[in-house]
Amino acid sequence: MCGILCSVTFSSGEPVDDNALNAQLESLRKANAERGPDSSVWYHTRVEAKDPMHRNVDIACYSSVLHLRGDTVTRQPLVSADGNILCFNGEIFEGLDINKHENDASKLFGLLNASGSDDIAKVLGSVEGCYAFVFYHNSSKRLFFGRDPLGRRSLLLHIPVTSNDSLVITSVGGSDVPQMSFEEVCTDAIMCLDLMTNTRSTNLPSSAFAIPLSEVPRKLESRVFTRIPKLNVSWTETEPQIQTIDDQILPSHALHGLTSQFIQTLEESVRLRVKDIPYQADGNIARVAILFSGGIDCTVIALLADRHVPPSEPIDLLNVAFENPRKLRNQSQTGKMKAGQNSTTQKVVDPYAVPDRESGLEELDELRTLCPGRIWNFVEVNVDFEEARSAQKKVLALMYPRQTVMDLSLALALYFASRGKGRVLNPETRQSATYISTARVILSGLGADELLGGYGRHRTAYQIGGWSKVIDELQLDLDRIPTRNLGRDDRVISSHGKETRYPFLSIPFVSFAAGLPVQVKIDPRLPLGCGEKMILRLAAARLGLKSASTRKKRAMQFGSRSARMEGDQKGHLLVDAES
Ligand SMILES: Nc1ncnc2c1ncn2[C@@H]1O[C@H](COP(=O)(O)OP(=O)(O)OP(=O)(O)O)[C@@H](O)[C@H]1O
Ligand SMILES: NC(=O)CC[C@H](N)C(=O)O
Repeated sequence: MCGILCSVTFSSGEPVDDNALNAQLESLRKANAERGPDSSVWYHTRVEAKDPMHRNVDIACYSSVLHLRGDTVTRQPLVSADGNILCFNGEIFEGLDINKHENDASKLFGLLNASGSDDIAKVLGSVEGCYAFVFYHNSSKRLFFGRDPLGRRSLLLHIPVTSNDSLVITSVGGSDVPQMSFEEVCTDAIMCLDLMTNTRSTNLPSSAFAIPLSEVPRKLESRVFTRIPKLNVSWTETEPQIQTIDDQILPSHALHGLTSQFIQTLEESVRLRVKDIPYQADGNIARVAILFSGGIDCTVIALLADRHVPPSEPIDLLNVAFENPRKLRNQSQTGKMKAGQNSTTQKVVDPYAVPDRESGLEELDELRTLCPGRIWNFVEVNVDFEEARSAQKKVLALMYPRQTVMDLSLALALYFASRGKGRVLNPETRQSATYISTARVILSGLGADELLGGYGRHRTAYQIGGWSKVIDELQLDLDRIPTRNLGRDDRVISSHGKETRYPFLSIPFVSFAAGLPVQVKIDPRLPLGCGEKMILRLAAARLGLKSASTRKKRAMQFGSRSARMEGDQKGHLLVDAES
């Protein structure tokens, strides 16, 4: 994943001591450099003031690049002959014709350069993908920045508080920038900083300090990729449409067609996310990895990825497990009680035999049976307590400005899983060896629970207020996808120079899922492991994933045991307040 760093400084022309700013920018630069190992470049430009009473504006743009599109690395920032600048982090999957030799950022830059400054939002609305960007339009002296409508890439903003301060836009913040306070850039609109009309007077007192920042609405006309769709709110009181018999999940007749459409739409999303990834020096290493808990969401993604990754290429399945002293203590106490208080014989407990390890291995078997020609590298990422503890400071800095106990347990799991360091057992020799996944593209099953009603609270909503309450809860989930986890997860995972892609979170799949009647997604009258994410379960069963199709949900922090490693901390509290 690429890193973006841009500072906008309103200078009076007088020499100022900017050592403090430079030190903070350097710290941000380093954090952003980790995201893009293939190139990293600064570009500086000055917007001259209209008259001596006004300030010049200095723009400094830095990009690091993780090369994922085209034959060779496309270095950024991209700068055009007429002075436009683009820093682009992410991928365009639809809306622009990009062949495997071409680079998406260059193509987008071409379109933006050919557009007037009033059309920037329209151009961005015509492409679908995960992205964050900064674009300086020289002739209008306007600096645009923003994120895709679902917020799949991180972008943070520091708004200056004094007239000597700079506006800073960055993919990732950090702990060494105490004077800057960051917030996530909103996804509802494109942000615009107008440097021409608002280049501020040199003699403004700092109390009159105002930033010429505005929101440009996303253009809606005839564009499909601009907004998250609204939910289908219709329902009819009918009999449940599926049932389980002998652990088999069976649809009513009406669901056959929808299940096929579901598979087709999701498969297309997976296909677009695994195609055209550049090969690395050693041709036969995995280009694609999957964050793999063995839950239904990521297992379906793994099976669909198998259809579109060349058969001779391995796929890495990254499965993280934490040594959790609190759980281990509880387990050994229960063991003692069972064996009798005085017993001295105790069973040796494998600290990494966590729920997600067990389900991961079961689903590995299922994948190996269904796709026998594929090498599936099941990477056991085992994190001992000390290692988790010593990574905390780094992970806290990456996830900032998110800072709750729950953020930390999720971020730790993602940090270690995506690093991809672990052991792989060779199924033939039964020997296990150290393994480091070098796949740059990581698929995740995130999004299925929000779109298809996978959480326990969806059932609770039904108990409280019937179908209409379930719909309200699903609408809430849909609305907050951009603000909930994705920015944080991007900052954490990208620090390893890798990029996460979310097949459930393509705008076409989100639109498809939003348009489905609620009872196709969830039926709280049915038992657990059947009534949630129903259409996904039917799809899994249709694809042959029998055990995945009836597997119950387990949240990542509990499945991997990254939560509550010491005390019984409450997830919503701030990490500092707890320790
Ligand atoms: N222990 C883990 N190791 C690696 N990746 C994980 C782990 N737990 C979760 N993930 C990743 O995070 C995604 C979201 O987790 P989530 O629990 O919602 O999905 P799931 O485990 O696939 O299915 P389910 O929601 O039914 O448990 C997963 O699809 C997977 O990509
Ligand atoms: N990692 C990124 O954000 C990549 C940017 C762009 N898609 C490229 O491959 O050059």
